Amino acid sequence: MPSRISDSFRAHHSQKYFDLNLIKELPESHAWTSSSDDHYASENSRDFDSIPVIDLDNNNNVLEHIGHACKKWGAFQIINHSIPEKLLQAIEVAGQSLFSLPMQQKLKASRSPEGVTGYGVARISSFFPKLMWSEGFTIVGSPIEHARQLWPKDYKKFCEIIEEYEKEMEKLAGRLMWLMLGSLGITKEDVKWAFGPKGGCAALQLNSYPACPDPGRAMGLAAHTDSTILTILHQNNTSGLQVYQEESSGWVTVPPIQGALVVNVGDLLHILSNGSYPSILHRAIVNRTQHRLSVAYLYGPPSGVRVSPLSKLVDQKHPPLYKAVTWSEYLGTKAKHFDKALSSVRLCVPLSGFTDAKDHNGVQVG
Ligand SMILES: C=C1C[C@]23C[C@@]1(O)CC[C@H]2[C@@]12CCC[C@@](C)(C(=O)O1)[C@H]2[C@@H]3C(=O)O
Ligand SMILES: O=C(O)CCC(=O)C(=O)O
Ligand SMILES: [Fe+2]
Repeated sequence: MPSRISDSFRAHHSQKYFDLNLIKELPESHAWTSSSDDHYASENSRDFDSIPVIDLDNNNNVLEHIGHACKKWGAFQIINHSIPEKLLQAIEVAGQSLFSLPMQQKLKASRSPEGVTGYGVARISSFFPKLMWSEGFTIVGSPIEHARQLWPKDYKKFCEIIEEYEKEMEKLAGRLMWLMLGSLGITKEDVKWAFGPKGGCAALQLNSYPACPDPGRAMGLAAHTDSTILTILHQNNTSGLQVYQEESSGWVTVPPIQGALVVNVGDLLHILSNGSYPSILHRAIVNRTQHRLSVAYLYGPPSGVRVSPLSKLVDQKHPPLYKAVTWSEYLGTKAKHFDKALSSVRLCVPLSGFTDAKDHNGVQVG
């Protein structure tokens, strides 16, 4: 079993790189149909309703709002989160400057077949027959090695912005974790591992979605859940993120709101909450005219710490539904089983009475 997040995701097959910015007609390799993805054909975006927007400065019932958002949607947007607007703009500029480099330059910082960090296609690509209309760059800790390959003489500014962003996001992610757990009645005394010397682990994922000649048949990033406790996503002013709403079996657009950040419930919070807060299935679609950029801060527990359903949420009527796993073990499971990863760490299928834990493999518990 891998021991660090950097050991966990291995490429399944070698990859031919397309420069999506130059392609004028959608190649067959990128043309999705309903059989390319089970969720592709689901009823399309209902834009009259979307995930809640929560003001972190407004102490009035904030825990209640967060609890409701996590249960009903598995995602919400936050405003007044204390990340300076200037930093959000700076990370967008940093992402733009990376993705607008010539392809042969970006390939110098390619993610290796055994690695996690660097430039490449979505790593979940190997689970789909078609390629996605996106490119990504993954950072864990300092980006200096890859930044030097991209800009041999001029890498410092990029590194400074990334490190500042990671520092601010770590604080916000810790605060959000306690708010989300707090809404379940969990206090800091109940989660000893969170106070280790190293704090949580994290990865930063920059995603680029070039304008697409045939957006109706393309897919930016296929439907997935994140293997995190929570993810904080910044999207530029172009929409594309959609979340799957179980209740109405449809995709719901998450509209970009200037200065707001999107928070997703990940699989490890699903496990910690014993299924009370199901991880959110989401995807990114593309459009004909605008380039889209997103930055995901993927936050998990400290390395080596096993997470399992919190004992306060477990009793005779609510037995633990999931095995204890470290983040890197779970990432290894995800790399192997993808959307069946949660069910593969399920402990038992209860005889009756549990209707709230979904495993994203089409089976509702109960
Ligand atoms: C820590 C991680 C989560 C992630 C795999 C990774 O090692 C680094 C990239 C992450 C990401 C971002 C895009 C969607 C996703 C499913 C993927 O393929 O790479 C997630 C992974 C995850 O949450 O499982
Ligand atoms: O680009 C987006 O809106 C989604 C990105 C995402 O889901 C991810 O990086 O995990
Ligand atoms: Fe995601």
